[in-house]
Amino acid sequence: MNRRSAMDKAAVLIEALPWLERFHDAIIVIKYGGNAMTEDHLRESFANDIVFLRLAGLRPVVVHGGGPQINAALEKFGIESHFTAGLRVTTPEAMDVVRMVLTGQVNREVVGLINSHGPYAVGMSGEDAHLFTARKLHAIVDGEPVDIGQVGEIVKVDAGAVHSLISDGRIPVISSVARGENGEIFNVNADTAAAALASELGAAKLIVLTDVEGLYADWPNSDEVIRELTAAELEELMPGLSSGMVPKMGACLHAVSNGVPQAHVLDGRVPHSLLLEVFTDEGVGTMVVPS
Ligand SMILES: Nc1ncnc2c1ncn2[C@@H]1O[C@H](COP(=O)(O)OP(=O)(O)O)[C@@H](O)[C@H]1O
Ligand SMILES: CC(=O)N[C@@H](CCC(=O)OP(=O)(O)O)C(=O)O
Repeated sequence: MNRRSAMDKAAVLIEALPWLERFHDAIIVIKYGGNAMTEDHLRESFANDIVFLRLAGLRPVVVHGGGPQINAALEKFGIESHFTAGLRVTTPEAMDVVRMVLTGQVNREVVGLINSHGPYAVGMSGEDAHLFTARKLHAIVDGEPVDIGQVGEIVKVDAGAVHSLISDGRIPVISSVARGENGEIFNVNADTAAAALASELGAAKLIVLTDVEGLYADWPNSDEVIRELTAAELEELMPGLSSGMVPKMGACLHAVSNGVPQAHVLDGRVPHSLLLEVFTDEGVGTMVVPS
């Protein structure tokens, strides 16, 4: 290695020092979106990053989605599916598939990816140990409530089992299926679930990995990314947002309004965007902070 490239490498490492100090022991909730897990090399770099965070002394908790994977399974079973305000209209037969794919397939895959590095990840469903209790959610369209089936909003988080896993040095990997007070099963958007958990755990950050660079100011007309905004600024933008960005930015708003100091939307298609966000001075994507 020549002297110049050695200095460059050392500079990258040393830039991480203040962030390693600041986030030592901090809980970071990472929402891993289904769109960010479609390619093998990205899945591997995600697993590397999560294990890196853990070995660097942080305490990562993963909440995963699986929208595209659910779409593929529903199609295979010949079940129609559509979204209203970014949420899947969930019939009882679609709910069976959602649960099977999220908890039985995607959760297992994410756990397996991380555990290729060692016995870190333990999979859980939001149903386990009363982690998420939900109630029926109506989507709001043009100011009016619309019935979207078995979609839930989280009303209670019991993070006891998650705390136990973290204390044991494990990395909890959680699917966003929840139970109702009377044992019903609900499909909860994974961004929403991650935000509720981040608030309950007192996380230092919520990081949402998706398939865009961040929140575009004027989507789909321009790709100018909003780098930073306050909760109040985001609240003003919320009514103009569409599709998947509605629950995603709503989740960031919920997190920073409930004790999480920073929420980030990052491009999961960029390898190691997670490490760049946590350990570099500039950060990447869109950051939401309290007002
Ligand atoms: N203002 C916006 N900025 C960025 N993306 C937007 C915006 N409005 C809508 N979108 C759409 O939201 C999508 C991300 O949401 P979603 O598909 O639910 O992702 P994930 O599976 O990661 O949760 C983007 O791929 C983009 O098509
Ligand atoms: C109610 C609702 O929409 N639930 C989502 C749950 C999975 C999810 O959120 O996956 P992504 O993060 O990959 O979008 C769904 O059924 O697709």
